[in-house]
Amino acid sequence: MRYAHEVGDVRAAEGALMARLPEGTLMRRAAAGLARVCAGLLGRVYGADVVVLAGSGDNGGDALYAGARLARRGARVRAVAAGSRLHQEGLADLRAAGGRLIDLADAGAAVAAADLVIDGLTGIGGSGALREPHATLALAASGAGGIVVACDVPSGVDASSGQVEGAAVRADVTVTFGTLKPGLLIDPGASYCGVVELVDIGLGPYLDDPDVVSPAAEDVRPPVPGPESDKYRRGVVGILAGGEAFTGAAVLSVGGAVRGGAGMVRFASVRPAVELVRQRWPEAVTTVIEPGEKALDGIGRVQAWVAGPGLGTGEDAEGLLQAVLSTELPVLVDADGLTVLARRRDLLARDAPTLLTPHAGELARLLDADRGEIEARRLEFVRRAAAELDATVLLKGSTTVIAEPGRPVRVNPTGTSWLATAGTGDVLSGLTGALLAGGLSALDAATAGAYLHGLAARLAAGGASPDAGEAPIGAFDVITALPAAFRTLPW
Ligand SMILES: NC(=O)C1=CN([C@@H]2O[C@H](COP(=O)(O)OP(=O)(O)OC[C@H]3O[C@@H](n4cnc5c(N)ncnc54)[C@H](O)[C@@H]3O)[C@@H](O)[C@H]2O)[C@@H](O)CC1
Ligand SMILES: Nc1ncnc2c1ncn2[C@@H]1O[C@H](COP(=O)(O)OP(=O)(O)O)[C@@H](O)[C@H]1O
Ligand SMILES: [K+]
Repeated sequence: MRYAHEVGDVRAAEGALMARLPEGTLMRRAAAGLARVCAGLLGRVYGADVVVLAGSGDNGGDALYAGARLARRGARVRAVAAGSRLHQEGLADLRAAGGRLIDLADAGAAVAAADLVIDGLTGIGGSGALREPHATLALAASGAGGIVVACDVPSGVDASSGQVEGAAVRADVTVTFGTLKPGLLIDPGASYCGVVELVDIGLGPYLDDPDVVSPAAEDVRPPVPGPESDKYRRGVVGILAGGEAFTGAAVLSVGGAVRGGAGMVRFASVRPAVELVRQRWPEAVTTVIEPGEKALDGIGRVQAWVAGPGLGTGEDAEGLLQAVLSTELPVLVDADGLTVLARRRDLLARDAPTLLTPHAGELARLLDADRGEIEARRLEFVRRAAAELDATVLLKGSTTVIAEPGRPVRVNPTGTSWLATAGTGDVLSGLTGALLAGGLSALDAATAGAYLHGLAARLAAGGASPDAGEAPIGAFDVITALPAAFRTLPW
């Protein structure tokens, strides 16, 4: 598990630690770590051309001290001051090491020619869109030919949320101090970071519980069948999906569940969807729902339900969704089911676990919010959704985030933008439903489902050989790659 803390927590921990250390110790530790990473990236420091972009805060101080360290190892280091003030001790150290300050007017040419640019414009103290001259410098750094290393956070990225309101530095590497910040893990901010390197400055014992966590393979624990297992004990997942109009969603959701480790998949829908599912997934046990039917009698026992993909949003769909949500079983609601919930939030008043898996558009309808704002501030909105809807919420998209009231938000580390294709969400619903039926909590099923789904997509897009390039994929390719994704887990 990787941990991230918001700015307030970082500052509190820093305050507590600084009170016990001689002044300047933390900044020296940060600068030493930053310089070490820069030296590693350069390979040969002696003679390298380094430009430091320094803002007026401590982020600029870190960058200037790091520049001084590189200058002492023979690099040609030039610094550009953004704004009227500079960290005076940092600047003095750089000058003492042979580095120098250049005019803002010369910054563009210097950045373009540099082997390495250190972005020390703003760190955790940055707020709102970058002002000038920071914004122009950030754009220059983003277009630089050399390596761009962001100090703590790429300037222009909000450290706590990942929001980017204007220009921001596109870094190859971000060297962050003490703990990760949520904005380094969540898009759009995450996409500006490049590789994130964490430098230990001794903050650990002073940090509270994390605000955000990102699971690793060993944190993903799907249920494993044992000698005593049979299909019922492994978990039966019920899938209510597909309608007269959309039958493909049902096939994809059932496929996700079959390959997700369900002991049995019970599929219920109108006749055309049932016929299609039977052809593609003979493993599934199917039940035809006649038009107008609103009860789920005679389907047999299940341990969890998936409801919604391709279901439609009319009266029949609403009645069936109500039937599922009135059980005392865990229920995952996706797609059309979420559209129905947007007008029937009362259906969420239940005691059993509910897992909602919206994309930003569906969440916008559920919260009566703006889709663009949700995509810009995923962390805030997924938390709000979990609190307001009193459910576990998995928000899909470029970064998938999962929230449950009172728990740190989980950020999925796998995935690829090749997933942005119709039907992949249906696969996720079935896969995650199988994990729920297998006994995982809603939070753990969502975590494992998103992880395996994103990994399967990467494997499908990347092909068998690590040297092969990527290719577009369809939703079925994700299903096909699920066994390979499971095999990567250290079970
Ligand atoms: N808090 C910690 O635990 C530690 C912090 N350190 C460094 O200190 C940094 C935080 O330093 P500060 O609190 O001085 O804050 P920053 O240096 O991140 O930013 C503050 C400065 O940026 C300017 N600024 C803010 N938003 C701006 C915008 N949108 N456009 C243009 N200028 C803007 C402010 O006017 C101020 O001058 C960290 O990111 C890190 O690099 C490290 O030295 C070590 C430990
Ligand atoms: N830009 C992106 N980068 C990575 N993953 C994405 C991106 N856009 C969408 N996804 C993923 O693709 C899937 C799409 O699901 P969804 O929007 O429900 O599509 P559908 O309803 O067509 O199945 C989700 O798992 C989502 O997280
Ligand atoms: K920075």
